[in-house]
Amino acid sequence: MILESFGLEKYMDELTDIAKNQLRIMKYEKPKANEQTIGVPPHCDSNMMTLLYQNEVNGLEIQNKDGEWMNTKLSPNSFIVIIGECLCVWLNGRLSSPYHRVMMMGDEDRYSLGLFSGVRGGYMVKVPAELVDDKNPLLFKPHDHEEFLKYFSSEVAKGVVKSGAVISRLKTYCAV
Ligand SMILES: O=C(O)CCC(=O)C(=O)O
Ligand SMILES: [Fe+2]
Repeated sequence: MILESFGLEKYMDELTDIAKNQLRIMKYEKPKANEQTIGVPPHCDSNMMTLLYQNEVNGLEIQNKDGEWMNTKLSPNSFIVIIGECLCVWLNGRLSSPYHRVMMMGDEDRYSLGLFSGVRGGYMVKVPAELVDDKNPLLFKPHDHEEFLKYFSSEVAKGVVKSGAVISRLKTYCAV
C-alpha cells in the first residue's frame, strides 16, 4: 500500500527479497502499586516497519508533533503499523518514524506480538531516484543498515549515546 501510494510498486520484489523479519512476543507485567510504570522507554524503531498486535490491554503511546503523548486505544482485532527510521530514510523522509513508548497501568499484564521487519546486512539502503527532484532534494546518503546498527550499538557500549534516547539517530548518521 505504501509503495503503491508513492508509485513505487516496482520495488516490491527487491524489498521483499532483502527483508529480515523477526517475530517477538513481549510481556509487560502489571505495575506492582497503583502507579504508571515504563514498559519500553521512548524510542523510534530503527527498522523498516513494525506490525504490532496486543492482547486487549492498552499501553502503547505515540508522541505527536507538539510533543504530547497520545494513547493508542485499539479495537480487539486491529494491528498497529509503525514506520521505522530505515523506511523513513528509504522514502527520502516522505513518511516519518514516530517516537513511541509503552506505559503500563492498571491490574493486567500486557502481551504484544511484534513483527519487526528490517533489511539484511550488506544491502545498501538507497533512496529511489523517483523520490528525488528539484522540490525534493536527496536527504540521505546510501548506507548499509547493519553497519549502522553495529556503529550505533558500539556508541551505546562506549556510553557516547544512550540506547533508545536519541531521536533520528539514523537520520543523523546518513543525512546528506
Ligand atoms: O509492545 C508494544 O506495543 C511496542 C513495543 C515496541 O515499541 C518495541 O519493541 O520496539
Ligand atoms: Fe518500538
